[in-house]
Amino acid sequence: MAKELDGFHFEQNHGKARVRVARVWRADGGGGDQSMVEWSVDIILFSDCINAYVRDDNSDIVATDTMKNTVYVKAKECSQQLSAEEFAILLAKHFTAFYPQVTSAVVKIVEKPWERVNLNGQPHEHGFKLGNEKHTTEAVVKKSGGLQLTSGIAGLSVLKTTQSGFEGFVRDKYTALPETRERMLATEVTAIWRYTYDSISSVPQKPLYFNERYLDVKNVVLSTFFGPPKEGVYSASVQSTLFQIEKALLLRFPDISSVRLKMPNIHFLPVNISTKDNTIVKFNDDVYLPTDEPHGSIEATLSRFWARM
Ligand SMILES: O=c1[nH]c(=O)c2[nH]c(=O)[nH]c2[nH]1
Repeated sequence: MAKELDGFHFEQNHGKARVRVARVWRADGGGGDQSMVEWSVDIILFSDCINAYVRDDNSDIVATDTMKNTVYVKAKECSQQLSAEEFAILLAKHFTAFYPQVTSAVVKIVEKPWERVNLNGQPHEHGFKLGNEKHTTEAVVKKSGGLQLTSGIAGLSVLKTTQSGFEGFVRDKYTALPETRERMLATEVTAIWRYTYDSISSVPQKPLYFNERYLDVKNVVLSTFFGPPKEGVYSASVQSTLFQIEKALLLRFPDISSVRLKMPNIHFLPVNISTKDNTIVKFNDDVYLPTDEPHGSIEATLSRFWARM
């Protein structure tokens, strides 16, 4: 929240970060399928509480400890399983509706990737194991009911052993990289997409709608990155593959208005070892040195004309 203060411009907000909560939903009577989520919740409130900064008067402050408690109260009240997006909206709406001085609230959630275990092809009723990539979301809610909603995937590590190359780039006296049509391609995808829903009342009411969307988006990312199982699809650069993913997402999902992708180029370097007299290992698209750093950093946002991330 911004204000003129003693001839200066002042902006402030406060909140609670990394409130961890797990919620279990048990079928009636406790038998049968049980489901669970584990969330790390960040809350930021924009509220009129200037007096706390300038007059040692805390009477307008919603304590961050109260924000933390609210996460547990609201989790308790959710008797049906819901998506991280729905919980973020519900919490943010609560803070703006319940406190007169709160004008807007931001709630971010990172969901831990607990997945139901399959044993001998059978889904376990109450057994979960930790997967890899994470479902993230951020809801910004105004007192008026105005909404900005984004969701994301973090840490989706993917690699293909062929169907990737990099040619025709700038060559100058600093350039050593050979051109190639055969290399490994590895990245850790971070995707953030914005939904078109601009008010709380316009959000789809279908249960777990956003979980379904998350899985659909992940599917489009994977199928565009890899191509069909047998022949795959050639990637001329990380940039080209990144753009194809973003375009596929906007063409497929009308309720997504923009997509940001980060796709670091995680290099697998050809191994060649030789002495001045003989060759010990000669690279033949077979032995690579995996690396974490340095890595290429490639990032882009694609938006519909009327929407900006
Ligand atoms: O797909 C790539 N994009 C680049 O911008 C780049 N730069 C580089 O050295 N290798 C690659 N690969």
